[in-house]
Amino acid sequence: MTKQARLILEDGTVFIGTSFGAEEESRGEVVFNTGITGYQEVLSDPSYCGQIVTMTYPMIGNYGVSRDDFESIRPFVHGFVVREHCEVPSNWRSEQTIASLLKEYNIPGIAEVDTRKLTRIIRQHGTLKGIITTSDEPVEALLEKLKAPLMEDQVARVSTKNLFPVPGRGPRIVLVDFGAKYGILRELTNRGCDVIVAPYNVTADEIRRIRPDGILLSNGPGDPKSVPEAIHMIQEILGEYPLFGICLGHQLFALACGADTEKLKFGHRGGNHPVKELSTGRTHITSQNHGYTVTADSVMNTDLEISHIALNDGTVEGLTHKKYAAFSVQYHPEAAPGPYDSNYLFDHFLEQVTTFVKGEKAHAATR
Ligand SMILES: NC(=O)CC[C@H](N)C(=O)O
Repeated sequence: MTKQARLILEDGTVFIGTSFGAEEESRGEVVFNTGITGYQEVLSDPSYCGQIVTMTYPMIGNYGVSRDDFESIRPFVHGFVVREHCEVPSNWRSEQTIASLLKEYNIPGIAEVDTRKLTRIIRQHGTLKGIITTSDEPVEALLEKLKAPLMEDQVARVSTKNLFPVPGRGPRIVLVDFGAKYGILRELTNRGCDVIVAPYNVTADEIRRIRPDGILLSNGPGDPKSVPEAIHMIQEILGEYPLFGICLGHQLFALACGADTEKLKFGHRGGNHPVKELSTGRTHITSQNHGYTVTADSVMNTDLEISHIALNDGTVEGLTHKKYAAFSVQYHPEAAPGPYDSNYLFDHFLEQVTTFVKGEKAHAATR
């Protein structure tokens, strides 16, 4: 027996659908992702913590869920909205359905929603708060619940609590974990790096003690301005080691260098966002998931240079520091899910790291 579920938006719109996953009530910011595949990576990307995600592709779950496709230890979305969810996946790698996965983690799903209508509302009004429920509570009472502020400490919730190593014999990289996807870790370990994963509030001194050869600032959920300790740490350590920022890491790098960030109307979430690299004029198709952006005008009076822009709306997609080996991108070069066009950025970072290591050795030899 399928149970009825409702999705209520803060503007009063009510979507009636069927419940799948957990029969829980959950609030969150309602966002849409345009990926045709990659739902498992979306569900487990910690950057979605606090958000109710709707997939614009009309059938989700066809290839099931596999142990090997998670992007973190567990799903982090606060709710999942689909047109149709597949109850009988067809894939030899599949171990369970999305419904059973969501149930395991107490996350509600709602199916049979007109996701085109929902997406149009979000595109017209901008991102809205929403609530998924299987209760019969009147809409007014649910709208009242939506007035309370949403979670703001997502980064502290999803980040590791302690430092831990992922040993390798290559350059030592401190990966500051604001909610890092496994894909980033995979790209580093594939290149032989000796990775030390650090909590979001690691201090500059703690990083120095690790004697790294480079720093990678990860992706993560929420507003970059809600992580002031990280901005402070970056300001202190900037210029000492090569630095690469991805998504939230890019926004924090920008804030640390004196630029500003703002919220986009409805964000960029999907696997086919065209981005132009200004130095070559090349266009890369990128994987994206962000609601905030670096304000282009604010870059002007800083030591940063805009390196990439989004072709859909002209917003900032990449930054390079004019004096130091430090750069960042708003999109996801680790893909997972999405195209690998931008994978070369990890090689670029490692080149900077190698140059740094050589310089350090030369310096030591003269001491
Ligand atoms: N994937 C990310 O790192 C997202 C960054 C930030 N939370 C945003 O929404 O813009």
